[in-house]
Amino acid sequence: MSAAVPEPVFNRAALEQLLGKRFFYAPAFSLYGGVAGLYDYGPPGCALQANVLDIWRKHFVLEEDMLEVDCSIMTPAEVLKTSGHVDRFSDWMCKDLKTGEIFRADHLVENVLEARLDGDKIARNAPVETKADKDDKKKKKAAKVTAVRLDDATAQTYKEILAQIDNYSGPQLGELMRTHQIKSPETGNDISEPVVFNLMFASSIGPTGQLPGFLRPETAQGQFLNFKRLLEFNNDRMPFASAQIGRSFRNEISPREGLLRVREFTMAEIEHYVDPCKKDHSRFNEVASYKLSILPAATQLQGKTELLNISVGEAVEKKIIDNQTLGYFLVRIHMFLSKIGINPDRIRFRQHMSNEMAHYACDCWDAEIHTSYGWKECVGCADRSAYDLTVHSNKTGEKLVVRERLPEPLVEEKLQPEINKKVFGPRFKKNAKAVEEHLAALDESALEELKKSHDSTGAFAVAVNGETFDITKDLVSSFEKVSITTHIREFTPNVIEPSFGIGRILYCLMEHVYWVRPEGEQRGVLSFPPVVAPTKCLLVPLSTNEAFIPVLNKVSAQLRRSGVSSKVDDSGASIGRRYARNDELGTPFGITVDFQSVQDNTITLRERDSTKQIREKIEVIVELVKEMCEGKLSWEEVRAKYPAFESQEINE
Ligand SMILES: Nc1ncnc2c1ncn2[C@@H]1O[C@H](COP(=O)(O)OP(=O)(O)OP(=O)(O)O)[C@@H](O)[C@H]1O
Repeated sequence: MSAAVPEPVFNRAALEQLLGKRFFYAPAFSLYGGVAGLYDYGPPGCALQANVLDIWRKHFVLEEDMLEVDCSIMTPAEVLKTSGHVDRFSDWMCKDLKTGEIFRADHLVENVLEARLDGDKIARNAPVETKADKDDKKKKKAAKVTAVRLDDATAQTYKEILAQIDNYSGPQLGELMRTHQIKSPETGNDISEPVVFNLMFASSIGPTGQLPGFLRPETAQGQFLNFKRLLEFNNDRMPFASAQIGRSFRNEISPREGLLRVREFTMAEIEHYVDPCKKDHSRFNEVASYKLSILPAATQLQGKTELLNISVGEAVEKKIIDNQTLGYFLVRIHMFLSKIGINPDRIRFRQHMSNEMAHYACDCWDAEIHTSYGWKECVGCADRSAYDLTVHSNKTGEKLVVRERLPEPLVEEKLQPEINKKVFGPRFKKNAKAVEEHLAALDESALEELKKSHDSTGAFAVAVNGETFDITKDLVSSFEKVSITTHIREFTPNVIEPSFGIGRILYCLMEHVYWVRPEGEQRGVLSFPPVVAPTKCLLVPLSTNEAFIPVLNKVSAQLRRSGVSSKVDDSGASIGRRYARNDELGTPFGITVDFQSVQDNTITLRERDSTKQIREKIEVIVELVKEMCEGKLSWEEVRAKYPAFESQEINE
């Protein structure tokens, strides 16, 4: 039996150093001291993002025939007032009462309780679960891990609070702080009551400053406001989806954890419009047997975090996941994340608890990815019901509905108030039309109520635009049952919204593909799948000998023609060192040009993870690299077909 190999401890500091050194990303404005939560991407970061977005477009927009839009970022305040963001897009903030240091209230409670549980484990000599968290000096500083033993009941209470930390309101968080003596971690000072803090960046549009606006906090609103045009563009066919990739802005209370919580970030969002009575999905059978690890709200409310591994078909059947469309998208999200290189075993779907749900959502599942910071939400998948279209329609008076011809006309018996127009108009003057429309829009049960009052007292009252109108028998003489035939069904669609934070996904990906080659100088490697790797191929001449230049140019040109990005490294460094540099950039393939290449038109191809090589004609190698970069062929398949070639000179 072989001895168990200890799992290498993930070294976040080393990864961050690598990402900074190779300029994947860096703090923005650092020459001026930098601003928390703002980052710039360098060349490999940009290329990686572009490749991930390209896959996103193919996986969602192309595969599902979505309608892509690119809407304005600057948004008039009125729009975001209507959508509810001005009043409710906020987090709870509290302050150290002496130093004025600011905390996000839920994060403070979470960090302090987690640190106490870690301290308890240390005191009991039990292993602390997340090694990386222990290594996180910032967190230690923020929440002081000290080895203090807790009694069992307290430890259990803390675990239960943490399992539903996202479910507390501000006053509840304040209560938790008092009950559990939560102080400012650095100073031990008292903390203020949590107050609400709106996360949007306010601005004003135009030189007068009279039109207030905000930088959008999500890309969704632009899509909703174009609903009518999009439906028409889609020839009035339902269901359909719009999609948008673009920047969003949130003035986060305390941005931390690098790219995971920033103040400006790229989102990729889908708004899938469905008939509220038909939330089935035509392609659900393709994914029904696909298994997901899920954490339902009910489990969290019991203070537990055990995952349920279940096929999406069964989860929908048991109503754990509300409907087929939501289930379908959860699977598609899982497939996308796996395709770009996220470890599928480190993805879970967590259902929101009722308090946690955004103001517009009626069911929501987050795709969370496991990182050294713990589980992090990277994709939110919410059922926004008819919320957004309804509020924008009410505000603007524009109908944002689908009109569907019924297969059979619908004949219904309906109550109808008999209005005496001759009296109605002169009595209510400018309000007459609004009152009449109000009566016409009432449903059957509301009309029944009015009829009861009319029958017994001879009058009834209605409230329209904040004013009450008494309607007496001279205005409405009676309520009669009439038969109404409808040919058209009109409804406001519901919206299922998968919403991706691209920066968070990129960071998780970089953690998942990072490892250190145990041999030699223990260099870092980023094992990006070829499809997403920033650069696909490194070209290295054996030396600076001029004889290699024509072959190099030929290979470069052929790779370019095949759409494969490549880079020549003709520095004087050893081949091994040049490859190591590119391992850090995640370049999956390396081509070496040597003296034999000059003679027989063959080159060697080295694969990054195995460091194994094959030798073949230039044309063959270029075609193989192209196919591997397109995800059509794997290195294992290539290796099975071509014998390995190990040259003395280019061994690393
Ligand atoms: N401050 C941020 N920095 C980076 N990405 C973010 C940030 N806020 C949200 N996102 C990304 O946008 C996606 C959709 O946004 P959503 O409004 O659902 O996030 P959220 O629930 O507000 O996130 P959180 O609870 O972490 O603040 C998230 O899944 C995440 O990937």
